[in-house]
Amino acid sequence: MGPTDGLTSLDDALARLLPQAGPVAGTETRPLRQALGRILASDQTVPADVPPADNSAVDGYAVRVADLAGQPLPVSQRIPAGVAPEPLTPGTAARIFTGASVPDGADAVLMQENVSVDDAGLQTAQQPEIGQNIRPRGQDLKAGSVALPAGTRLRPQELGLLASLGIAEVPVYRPVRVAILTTGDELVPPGEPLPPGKIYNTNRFTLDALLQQMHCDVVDLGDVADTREATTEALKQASREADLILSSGGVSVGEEDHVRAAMEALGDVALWRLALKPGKPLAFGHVGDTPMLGLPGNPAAVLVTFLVVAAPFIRRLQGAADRHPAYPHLPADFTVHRPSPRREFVRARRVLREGRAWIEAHPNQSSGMLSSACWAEGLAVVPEDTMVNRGDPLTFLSFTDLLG
Ligand SMILES: Nc1nc2c(c(=O)[nH]1)N[C@H]1C(S)=C(S)[C@@H](COP(=O)(O)OP(=O)(O)OC[C@H]3O[C@@H](n4cnc5c(N)ncnc54)[C@H](O)[C@@H]3O)O[C@H]1N2
Ligand code: MOO
Repeated sequence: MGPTDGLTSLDDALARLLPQAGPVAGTETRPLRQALGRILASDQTVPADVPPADNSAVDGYAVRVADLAGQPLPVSQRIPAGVAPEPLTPGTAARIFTGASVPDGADAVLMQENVSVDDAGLQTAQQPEIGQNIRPRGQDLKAGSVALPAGTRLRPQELGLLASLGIAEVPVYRPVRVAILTTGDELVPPGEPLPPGKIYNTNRFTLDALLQQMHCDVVDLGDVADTREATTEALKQASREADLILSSGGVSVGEEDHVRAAMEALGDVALWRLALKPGKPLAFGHVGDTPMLGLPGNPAAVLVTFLVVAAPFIRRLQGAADRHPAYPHLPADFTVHRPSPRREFVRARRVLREGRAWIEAHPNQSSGMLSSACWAEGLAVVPEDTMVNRGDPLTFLSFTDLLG
C-alpha cells in the first residue's frame, strides 16, 4: 500500500465520528460566576421585559413633544435612576438622568446640551421626534421569549444577559471527563534530568492545557510504557473513568506502536489513517463503550488533530449546539508547488502587507516542531490536491476560533 492509499478524508471522518457523540448524561445547577464556558442544558426564557420600563438614554429633560409649543416649560420633577417617577404634569418638563424611568405622559427626552434652563423653565430650539432618546420597555428582551437556547456556551456576554433577567443560577451540562495518556519509553517528565536517548514529554502538557481551555475535567493517566500490558491497563482504567480517551503516540505502523492494537482488542478501531497533514495516523474507535481518539505522537500533529478532530467531538459531548462559523479567506503569502492528497493545516499567522491582511506560513512545518506553532496564531488550510500560488485565497482558522 502506498503512503496515501486508503486514507479517509477529514470530512468523511468527521461525518462518521461526530454523530457518535451526544451530550453527556447529567446536568447540574451552577451560579453564574461558576458557569463561564459551560453549556446551557435548557432554554432560558425571559421572565419579564428587559428593560423593565421605558428609560432615558441620556442625561437631560423628559417632555411631551406637543408641549414644546408653549415654551418655556417649568421643571416639575427630578428623576434620578432607580426612582419611580410621578406622571409628567402637562406643560412641564422633568429633569431626568441616563437609565432613569421615563414618566408617563412624556414622549421624548432632550439632551441637556441642547436646552437652556433658567427660573422660567426649559427652552430649546430642537424639534425632537416622538420617542427620541427613550429606550423602550422590552427593547432588549420581551417576556416569554427564549433568551438563550439549550446548547449555548456561556461567554461573558451570556452571563451578563442572564443576570439582566434576574437569573442567578443556570442548569448546565456537567463537565466532560477526558482521560489523557501519553505513550513512549523515550518520555521523561520535565523537571527531571534528561538521559541519553530520552526527550521530555511535551504532549501531556499541550493536551492538558487544550482540555482546560475547553472546560473539560482531565483524568491524567500519565506516561504509559510502550508495552501491550501497560497500554491495556491504562486504557481499561481510562474507559472506566472518562467520557472520552485521548492518547498520543503509538498509532503508526511500528512494532512499538501498541495503542491501536490494544484499542482493537478492548473495543474497536473504526477509523485509522486520515488524509490529514500533520496527523495521518490518527485512530478513532472505542475501549468498551468509551470513545477514543488515538492521536499521533508528533507534537504539532497532536495540536492539529486535537483542534480539527477532538475539539468538535468534545463540543458535541458537552452538548454544545453545532456551529457554522464563516472563517475568513485571506490571500496566501506563500506557495505550495507540490499538491498533496492530504489536507494540510499549515501553522500560519496574519500579516498586514500592501494595506491588507495576508497569511504568512512558518517556513518549517515539521510535525515534530512546536516552535512554529508558538510563532503561529492559527492554521491555514491547504485543500487536498491543490497548488497554492501567492495571492490565492485560503481559509484561516485562528487558534481561538478552533477552541471556541
Ligand atoms: N513507516 C512509517 N512510519 C511513520 C509513518 C508512516 O506512515 N509509516 N507515519 C509517520 C507519521 S506521519 C507520524 S505523525 C508518526 C506518528 O507515529 P505514532 O503516533 O506512532 O507516534 P510515535 O511513533 O510514538 O511518536 C512520533 C514522534 O513523536 C514523539 N513523541 C511521542 N509522544 C511524545 C510526547 N508525549 N512528547 C513529545 N514527543 C512525543 C516521538 O518521540 C516521535 O518522535 O509516525 C511516523 N512514522
Ligand atoms: O501525519 Mo504526521 O502527523 O505528518 O507527522
